[in-house]
Amino acid sequence: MQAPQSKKRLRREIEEKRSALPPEERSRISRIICERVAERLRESASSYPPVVFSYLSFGAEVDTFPLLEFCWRAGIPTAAPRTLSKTKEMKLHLLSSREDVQQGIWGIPEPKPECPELPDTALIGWVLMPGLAFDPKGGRLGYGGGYYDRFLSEYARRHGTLPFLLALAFELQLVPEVPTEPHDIPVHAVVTESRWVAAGEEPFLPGRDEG
Ligand SMILES: Nc1nc2c(c(=O)[nH]1)N(C=O)[C@@H](CNc1ccc(C(=O)N[C@@H](CCC(=O)O)C(=O)O)cc1)CN2
Ligand SMILES: Nc1ncnc2c1ncn2[C@@H]1O[C@H](COP(=O)(O)OP(=O)(O)OP(=O)(O)O)[C@@H](O)[C@H]1O
Repeated sequence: MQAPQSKKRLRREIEEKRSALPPEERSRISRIICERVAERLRESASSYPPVVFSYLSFGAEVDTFPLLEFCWRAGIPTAAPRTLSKTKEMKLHLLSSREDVQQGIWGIPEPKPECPELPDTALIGWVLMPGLAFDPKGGRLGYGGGYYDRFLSEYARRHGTLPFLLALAFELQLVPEVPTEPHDIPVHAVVTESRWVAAGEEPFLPGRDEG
């Protein structure tokens, strides 16, 4: 089967399963996942550039707000995307509280336009990635806009490396193999309610720990 066709089918299948989790269960599990990420951020804050770029969850996605709240309390800078549908780009803005969030296109929460733009993407150390399905090699299936692949290929072109790409997923979103295409950029790890799946090499950032 052609990748685009099998991607479509898998998207539908996982979206259905994810939506079938009762909302209370989704928030309970999301809090567990966010707690795990927070722990990791605490441990390795000095190893990466400071900004955490997180998606702002909508629908049945793993809820990222508990983690954002953690970052805001801990003074960790956070950025989130505004989606430019015409050019299929994401523009990043700094967020410092819930007050900075509004409802955007397709019901996806986004930073209010008056939030300062992230001045330089080199400040991003972590990207908390959304998606529908993931596999043990870091293969990722999104909604099909190519927003993250486009953003990350530009990042890599500009900075010659990638930030740490961490996907947040319910266990039911892990599948043996996600159909991929050459432009798909794999994530470095997937965190679920029950495990960390280390998929690929974490980016090596020379000198980050030595100063
Ligand atoms: N929380 C979150 N934010 C995110 C993403 C995500 O997956 N999760 N995205 C990850 O990439 C980007 C938005 N991605 C999207 C990709 C495709 C469509 C989409 O299918 N739009 C249809 C219309 C949808 C409808 O009205 O039902 C279209 O373009 O025709 C929407 C959003 C950026 N922000
Ligand atoms: N680096 C890129 N430059 C230009 N176009 C790209 C790039 N990456 C992906 N695309 C285009 O985006 C479209 C969607 O890609 P894909 O199906 O992999 O999206 P996705 O990873 O599921 O979505 P998202 O990243 O938005 O969650 C494809 O048609 C692809 O050609």
